[in-house]
Amino acid sequence: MAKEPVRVLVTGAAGQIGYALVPMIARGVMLGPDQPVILHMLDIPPAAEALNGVKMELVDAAFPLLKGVVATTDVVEACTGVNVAVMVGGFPRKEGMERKDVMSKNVSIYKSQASALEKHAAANCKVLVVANPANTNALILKEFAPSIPEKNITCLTRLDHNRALGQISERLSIQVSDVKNVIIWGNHSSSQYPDVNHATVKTPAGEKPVRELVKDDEWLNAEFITTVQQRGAAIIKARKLSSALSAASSACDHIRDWVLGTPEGTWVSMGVYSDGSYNVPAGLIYSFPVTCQNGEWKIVQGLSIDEFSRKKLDLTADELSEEKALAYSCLS
Ligand SMILES: NC(=O)c1ccc[n+]([C@@H]2O[C@H](COP(=O)([O-])OP(=O)(O)OC[C@H]3O[C@@H](n4cnc5c(N)ncnc54)[C@H](O)[C@@H]3O)[C@@H](O)[C@H]2O)c1
Ligand SMILES: O=C(O)C[C@H](O)C(=O)O
Repeated sequence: MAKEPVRVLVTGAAGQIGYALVPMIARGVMLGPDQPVILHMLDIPPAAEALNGVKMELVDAAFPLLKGVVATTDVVEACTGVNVAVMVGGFPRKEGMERKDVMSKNVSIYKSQASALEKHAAANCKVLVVANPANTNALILKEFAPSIPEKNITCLTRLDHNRALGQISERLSIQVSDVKNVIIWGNHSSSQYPDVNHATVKTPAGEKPVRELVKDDEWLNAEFITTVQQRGAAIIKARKLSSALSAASSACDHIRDWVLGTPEGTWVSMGVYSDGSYNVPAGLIYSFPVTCQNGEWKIVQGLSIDEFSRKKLDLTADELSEEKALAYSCLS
């Protein structure tokens, strides 16, 4: 029997990530090739005409899995009955800005959209915040939607995770699909810590540690880390626009693994509500290594953290605590 359609909300759907993301969802990249979807697309009134143009293109593309499209500037209509909410709406960073520079505009959006989701989304709706500052927007959404379980509110650091996989595969001239278990700790910002201490590569002789194959700790402890931390800025410099296709693709990876599960022996990075694991202060949305099963994520426990890593985990946690305070000051 055919599956019931899943309703997927994309906010900021007339923007550049939205334009890359909605066809991926309609093709089954996010929820699987046999899962029908109904897209709910929200944008603000100045973008209404462009949003309607995106709707026209979705109709024209005749996606077999796409069972309906709601294109609206009304947040209640957009949120009603949605099972998955991908929150992309907001103001992107421009060249020379840090992500926290876009804080005040974006956190107030997330405060008001929190209530709409809480009141109108389907029970157990899974929320992914993409718009920056992603961790802090997600935290504000969580705090202003107290009836949504905290396990249902996440932010995107899968793009950083995928960037780390990409850098290792380029360095070793191997397939990116043969690298796994990198970790992005902390904030989706330049303070994030891309950690390869537990990452492995599939080789004809079995799985080998990334460190053993790269044989260059100096590169792994310095240039590799800054390249991943600064990749968003490098894309902005090159394109004069922030990353879009890679962000959209990573958002699909994030939701797909959350809903359908991570492969055995593999973890991914997700920004989730900290429970104090790895001595990260509770009450922050912080990126951890997670595995997913039956639609639930779980922080991978028991990984060894050396002194070098400890400092980096703490530094990015400190930045998130500062952002949290700044967000509240913007809202007051
Ligand atoms: N977490 C990540 O990995 C990651 C990666 C790339 C970009 N981003 C962030 O994603 C966001 C979107 O980037 P983009 O390049 O698509 O930007 P964009 O400006 O092209 O699109 C944003 C869209 O959001 C809309 N919007 C603004 N306020 C809104 C509101 N209140 N409700 C609904 N829609 C609203 C705008 O009209 C616009 O169409 C930015 O904040 C960007 O920094 C995050
Ligand atoms: O860097 C940005 O502001 C855009 C985005 O968060 C990215 O990482 O590409």
